[in-house]
Amino acid sequence: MRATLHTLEQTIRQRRSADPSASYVAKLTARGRAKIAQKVGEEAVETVIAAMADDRDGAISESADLMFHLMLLLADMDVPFDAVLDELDRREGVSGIAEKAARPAD
Ligand SMILES: N=c1c2ncn([C@@H]3O[C@H](COP(=O)(O)OP(=O)(O)OP(=O)(O)O)[C@@H](O)[C@H]3O)c2ncn1[C@@H]1O[C@H](COP(=O)(O)O)[C@@H](O)[C@H]1O
Repeated sequence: MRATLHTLEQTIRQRRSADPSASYVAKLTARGRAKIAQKVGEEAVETVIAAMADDRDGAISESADLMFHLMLLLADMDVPFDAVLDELDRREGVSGIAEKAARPAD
């Protein structure tokens, strides 16, 4: 799984400075972080809509759009995707219920 995401991350980093008329990555990057973040939100909503319609193919396609745009946003912040994967690895085996119960009270 990391290989696919690493390849995409490298492609995104290379394409950020490409000609915006020939590259979606360059075009969206040129529109700024707020626009990239907006696209992440839109793709997340479209993923939810597909899931609620029990549209399996749609959920796969929208999830790919969501992952792609999230990676674009992280690249814009110069956050390596490995940092996200490392955080997930760190959480491996830690129950979400137990983790939440161990949080300090507000
Ligand atoms: N994985 C993707 C990928 N997934 C989705 N998209 C594009 O993301 C866009 C999202 O579609 P929308 O209809 O939501 O977007 P839109 O209509 O352009 O947006 P709005 O103006 O309506 O906000 C479409 O243009 C899709 O083609 C992607 N574009 C590129 N990639 C990868 O990025 C690489 C570099 O792409 P370029 O930078 O275009 O060369 C490609 O080789 C792929 O590997």
